[in-house]
Amino acid sequence: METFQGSAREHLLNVDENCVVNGSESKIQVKGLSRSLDKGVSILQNVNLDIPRGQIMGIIGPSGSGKSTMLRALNRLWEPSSGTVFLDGKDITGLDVLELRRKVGMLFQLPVLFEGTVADNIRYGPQLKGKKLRDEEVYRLLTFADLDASFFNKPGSELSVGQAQRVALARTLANEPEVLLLDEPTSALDPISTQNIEDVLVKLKSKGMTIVMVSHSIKQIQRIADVVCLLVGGEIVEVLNSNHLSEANHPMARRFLELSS
Ligand SMILES: Nc1ncnc2c1ncn2[C@@H]1O[C@H](COP(=O)(O)OP(=O)(O)OP(=O)(O)O)[C@@H](O)[C@H]1O
Repeated sequence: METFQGSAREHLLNVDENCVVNGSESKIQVKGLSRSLDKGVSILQNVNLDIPRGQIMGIIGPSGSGKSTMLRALNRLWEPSSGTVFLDGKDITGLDVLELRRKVGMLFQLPVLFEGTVADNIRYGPQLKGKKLRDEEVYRLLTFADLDASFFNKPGSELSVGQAQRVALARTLANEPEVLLLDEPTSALDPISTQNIEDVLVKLKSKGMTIVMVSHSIKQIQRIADVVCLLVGGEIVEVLNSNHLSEANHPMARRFLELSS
């Protein structure tokens, strides 16, 4: 397959040779990342990507194009066949994996809460490090995730999917991550819950967090992402500013965007 990495870089506004994207340095750099399955089937091919610090990057592309696979490489939920991921310039394989996953938190499509109350869930991560969050800190995280105080003692099993997703977000934030990876975090949610999550993400960005979000919703990407990466067949074919999506060059990317909008 022809690689469009060159044109992808040209499409990024204000990228220089030091990987400064939109005036922002890279928080994460992906270099030459590939993944093949045992049978030799290639899922990701030589992916190179700069994820700008303090911005929201949307990852879009057809089903099976490798979006989740790429996202999971960023906090070592799998190890690549070749290539390296750098966090703040450091090879992530040199970091303690649990520490990495604190720094680079992840939220999945369907939230899975642990047994116990909402507060138990939020306290879980810090507790593993021997820190007990005070009630005020739990309330602060609840408020941040747009949940009122009445959720504090609710059993996790009694929540709607939208509420559980916000608890999962608060639980991830309790680890004070620097990067948030989101794999279709709102695809199971109604429009109001979706908007609640989007509002929280925008708030997090304003506090300097770097966010990478896989989404099938082009409209969502246009609403909240700064930069968009398009994956097709395990390759990055375009990286664009989100308000320049209509300028995508790659024919598959154009078709995908036409059908999705
Ligand atoms: N553990 C695995 N074993 C076999 N094949 C896998 C495995 N993980 C992923 N794949 C394959 O790799 C390809 C990319 O999968 P991935 O989940 O990353 O795609 P995606 O773009 O996130 O798809 P979707 O939008 O449907 O979630 C798919 O063809 C998938 O079937």
